[in-house]
Amino acid sequence: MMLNWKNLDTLASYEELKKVEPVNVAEAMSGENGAERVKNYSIPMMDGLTYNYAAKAVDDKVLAALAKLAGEAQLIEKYESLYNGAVINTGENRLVLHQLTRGQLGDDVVAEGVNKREFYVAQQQKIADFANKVHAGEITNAAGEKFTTVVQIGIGGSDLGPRAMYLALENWAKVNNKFKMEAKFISNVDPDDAAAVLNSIDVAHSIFILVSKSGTTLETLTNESFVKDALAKAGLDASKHMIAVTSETSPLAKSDDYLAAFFMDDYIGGRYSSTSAVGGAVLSLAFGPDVFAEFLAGAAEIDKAAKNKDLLKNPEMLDALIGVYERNVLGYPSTAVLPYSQALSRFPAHLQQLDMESNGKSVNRFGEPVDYVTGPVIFGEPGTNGQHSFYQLLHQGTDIVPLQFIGFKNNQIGTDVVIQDSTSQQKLCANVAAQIVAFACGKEDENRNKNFEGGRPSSIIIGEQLTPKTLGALLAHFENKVMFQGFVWNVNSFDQEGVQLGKVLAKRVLAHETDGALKVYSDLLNI
Ligand SMILES: O=P(O)(O)OC[C@H]1O[C@H](O)[C@H](O)[C@@H](O)[C@@H]1O
Repeated sequence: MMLNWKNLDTLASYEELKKVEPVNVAEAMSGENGAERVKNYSIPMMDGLTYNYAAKAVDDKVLAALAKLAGEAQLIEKYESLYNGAVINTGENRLVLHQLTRGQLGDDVVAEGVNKREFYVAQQQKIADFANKVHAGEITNAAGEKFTTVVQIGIGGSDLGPRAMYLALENWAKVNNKFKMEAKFISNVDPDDAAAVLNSIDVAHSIFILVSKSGTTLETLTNESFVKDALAKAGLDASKHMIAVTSETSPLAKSDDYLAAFFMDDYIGGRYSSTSAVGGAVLSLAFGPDVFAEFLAGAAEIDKAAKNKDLLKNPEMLDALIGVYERNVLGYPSTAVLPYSQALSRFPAHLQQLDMESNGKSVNRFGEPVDYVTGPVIFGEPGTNGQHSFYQLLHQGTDIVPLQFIGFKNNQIGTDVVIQDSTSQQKLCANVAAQIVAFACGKEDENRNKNFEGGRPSSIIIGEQLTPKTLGALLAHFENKVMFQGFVWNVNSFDQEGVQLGKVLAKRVLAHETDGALKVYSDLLNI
């Protein structure tokens, strides 16, 4: 099928969407109407996860218009083209294959004579074999002692996703007897980041994973040297304590400085790489290859569900289109992801890179400026902590910020306490339910300072428990949402030219080749 890579403002269905009567969320969510909406506007995802969009500013007319937009924008056909190996990343002239690391959705994809699914599975197997040998004490330090700690050295997509996934499963692993090694992460070039981690571990029993797709990222290479110095000072041979994860075309790929090297390729973007070796090495060492496999299985199920052409049976596509409606028709400039789960403490940080580095673009996939807004600002914190931080603005600010909640019926560790007739988990869940209704319905008060307008839209993904499988599902849900939104905005969601200028100027500062303001700033900062 011929794909129409057209700008959003050229689509007839977009013009129609703009004419649909907006929904009054406060009214829609009040009384029995509200109760019925919450029961009906819900889509099962997998393993007990459901996507509930009752508190979003949609009704049958809006949903019908969004479905027409999905069709005219050929979202499913474009997704199919992507997973069948088309050059979707126009900025770098590359395929986009992160879904292929967790399952095959369509045809075999062969690039440079290599079946890519087989390549990714082979890397997963190599990592599993390596991790099993480390856990069994067959791979040890030079003194023949087992490694107890794994430290990932990486930044951006080589840190944010893997770190968020590790933190999301650390306690689950501990109570399910899957906790093999503690993982730590060094990412910032700030020397205190590496120093603090090195001071907190026993380097003699630590294995370091150098993760850099390009193999050229200054922060990561600097931190590698930082760690090598520490190993040398401890009288240790760094090559016996380091492994590498990189693309086969990177300078690191050929180096023999490492115990082992595992590969990703240029078709996996950093922010989409948690299910590649970038996340696979640290998660398999920390929790075992079987846990990483479960994580992949959850993501694979969502990838499959995202193929559904029926908008109301495709939570990823629906979430994407509601986000476009909120951004381009209702005019909301940002959105917040609020996981009511302390284990997901760094998930919003990962989504900031995933979403804003993908769709924070002002030209379309052909390099032509677009005349409409694209990717929103993303932020978020776990609940209930966020309630004590920025919810004032969310409830009574001058901007409406659409919200995406995540909540689980059960915690991971299983320890709880009953205070004032409820458990902490019940209090956590009571707060997220209350917040959804408070945002949607508000509260009238003659004292304007105590008045809540309501009309603040939100969705919630509800699950039984955060497990490797439901975590994989959540990751894929947001990855596919971002992909579909990029298709609607007709931008290339898979390159990141916007991060290059800062790096170039930083290099000039370090080479003392500056003038004007940059020179004065350099002097002020004693560089
Ligand atoms: O994995 P690396 O090649 O070291 O890149 C690490 C990060 O830096 C780049 O600047 C990009 O912003 C990210 O998309 C990438 O994940």
